[in-house]
Amino acid sequence: MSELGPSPLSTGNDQLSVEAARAAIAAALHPITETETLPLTAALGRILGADIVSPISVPAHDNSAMDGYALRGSDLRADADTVLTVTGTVHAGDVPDFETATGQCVRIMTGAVMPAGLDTVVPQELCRAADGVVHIAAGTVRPGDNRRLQGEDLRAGHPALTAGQRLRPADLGLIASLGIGEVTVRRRLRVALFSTGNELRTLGQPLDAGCIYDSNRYSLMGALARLDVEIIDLGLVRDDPAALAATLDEAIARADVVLTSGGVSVGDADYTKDLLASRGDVAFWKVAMRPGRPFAFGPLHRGEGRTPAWLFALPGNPVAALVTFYAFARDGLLQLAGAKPQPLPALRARCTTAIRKRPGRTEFQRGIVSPGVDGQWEVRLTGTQGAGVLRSMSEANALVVLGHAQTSVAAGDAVDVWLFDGLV
Ligand SMILES: Nc1nc2c(c(=O)[nH]1)N[C@H]1C(S)=C(S)[C@@H](COP(=O)(O)OP(=O)(O)OC[C@H]3O[C@@H](n4cnc5c(N)ncnc54)[C@H](O)[C@@H]3O)O[C@H]1N2
Ligand code: MOO
Ligand SMILES: [Mg+2]
Repeated sequence: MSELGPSPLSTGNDQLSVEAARAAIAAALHPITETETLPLTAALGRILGADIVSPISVPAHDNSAMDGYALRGSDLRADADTVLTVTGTVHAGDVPDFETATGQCVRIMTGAVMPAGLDTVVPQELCRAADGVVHIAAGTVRPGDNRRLQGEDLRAGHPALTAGQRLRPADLGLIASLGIGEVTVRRRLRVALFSTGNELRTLGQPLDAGCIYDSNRYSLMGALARLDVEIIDLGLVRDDPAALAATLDEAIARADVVLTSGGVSVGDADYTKDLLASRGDVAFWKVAMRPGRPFAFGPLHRGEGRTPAWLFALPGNPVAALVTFYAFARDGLLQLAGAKPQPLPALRARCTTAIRKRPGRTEFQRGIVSPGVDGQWEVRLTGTQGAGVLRSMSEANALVVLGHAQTSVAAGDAVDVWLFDGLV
């Protein structure tokens, strides 16, 4: 512990459950509040910064859902053909200004405004029309059929979308349907990212003896890109206090979040701990999970009046780095960005493999989810599950999540899985 004393997030030496770690992170974070205004065409994937209240009703008027004939529901006969005289035509975009009497109907196109007094549309292929007269067999339509009511999609003054929603294609269409061309979105969260370790080499460098290529920065940049944050790539930092301090200070100055991998375990992390302790209230946790046991989190201060930058220091092992990103950092970043929770889609699947497991920690195994022969979801593990075996993660489309209290799983048992993409 540094002279600054224990972090308020510190839990001593006890192992922390995954749930407790997630709860501590969620309780500490406050969303950024800055917003910007964007044209709708630039807003896909951004997080809505304010509710959108509909200025108009959608549809703006009662209209026909079919090409056919508009009529009065009360003219329909239950016992015999209904015979009506055609007295006019309405196309989409027309404003019908004529009256229709009982016994009359009008030719109408899909999307055209319903003439006053008419409330039902018979599709043209369900009736017989000749010489200005339409015959409709009994039971073909009921009063009110094939008519879209004013405001049935949205009523003027009602909320169309609420703040925190990540804008998807349908949302852009919905906003456009209200005549709104600009939206207020949260500014993008800025995330500074670097890898630590003397053994790491960057792409394009020769692989010296004893060295490995830095892969975490690339998997994490991919995971960050999915969250639509601004990535500040600070590259590689050697295990050297001065270099680490310089990069950390640049990250703190420029970003809302500092995301690192490596150097959080017991090995040579002491100077890291001192460095971080002098800049904030970072807690080093031992989370009861596999992989991903060592993990550090907390605020890094930026001086009076400024919100802190938040450190998520992930373990260096490549699978552990990604698993802890999904288990802790992803939700934390979404919360900071002002987004509504977007948990990875979860489902129960039958595990084809037996898994040995003791209670007291959460395990994340890598698996492939697919439909079984009986149509139920099935998951099989992707081979060697070591914390450094990135291929098992690359082949997987899901994490098998074996909860804290779970004991061994027999082949055929149902297990929880988190899907990486929401697409199997
Ligand atoms: N005596 C103990 N040793 C270890 C413990 C422990 O509790 N007691 N925990 C183990 C666990 S679990 C993990 S995970 C690692 C985490 O260590 P660090 O976060 O300090 O990470 P490093 O030691 O720097 O690296 C671990 C491993 O990952 C490789 N690595 C690191 N960064 C990258 C990168 N950007 N790209 C690819 N690979 C990377 C690194 O070379 C090491 O092999 O500690 C265990 N030890
Ligand atoms: O649990 Mo560590 O995080 O093995 O890789
Ligand atoms: Mg290291």
